[in-house]
Amino acid sequence: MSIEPAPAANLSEAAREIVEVGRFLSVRNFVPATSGNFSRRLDARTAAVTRSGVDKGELVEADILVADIHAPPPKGSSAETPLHLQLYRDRPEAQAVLHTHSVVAALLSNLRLAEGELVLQDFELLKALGDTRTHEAAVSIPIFPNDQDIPRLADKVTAMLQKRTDLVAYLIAGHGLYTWGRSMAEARRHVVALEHLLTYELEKMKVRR
Ligand SMILES: CSCCC(=O)C(=O)COP(=O)(O)O
Ligand SMILES: [Zn+2]
Repeated sequence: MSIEPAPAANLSEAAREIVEVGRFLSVRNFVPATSGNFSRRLDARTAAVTRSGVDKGELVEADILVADIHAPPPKGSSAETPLHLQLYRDRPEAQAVLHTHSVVAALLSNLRLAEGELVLQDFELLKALGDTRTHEAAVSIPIFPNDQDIPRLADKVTAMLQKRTDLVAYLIAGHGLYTWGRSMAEARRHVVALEHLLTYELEKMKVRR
């Protein structure tokens, strides 16, 4: 049975969810300094996104801006807004997008970039990802090289999303994690589960050395 998508939010609900998730992720050290950015779909055409350059654990409602998903990002919005808007265009079911910069996401994506993806398998926690129903499922997390040209990176991610309908997340090497969900709660669950799954992978690499 699949989870029903959460209905689109009004701006004040979306802002409240974004402020809350920022605090939740910040206290867990997933968005150090001013890193990370978040968004919440408002309707078929618009999404609420975080302002650029602010501490994402200290967001206030005024730090949440409205973007048209088919137009250039609003002034002052996250430098990575194109990566959020692209997900709302390519994944109509996506209601929230979260980008984090944890130690394990930056490090493991750097170490495994040459493989182009991480394949997660044989962990019970995989069942926290999307509609995954068994630890035996192979969940692929693509790894893209980091790029300061965000529209160029967004084009590469779009090509992958259009080819691979199974994805729940991707990594940018030495940078961080992008994941999304059919509600803010699902996107947050993906961040937490992936943090653990990436840590398992890093620990496995140490054991194998
Ligand atoms: C200080 S982290 C560098 C920028 C970045 O990768 C990030 O996630 C935060 O960018 P924003 O423009 O959303 O603040
Ligand atoms: Zn970033």
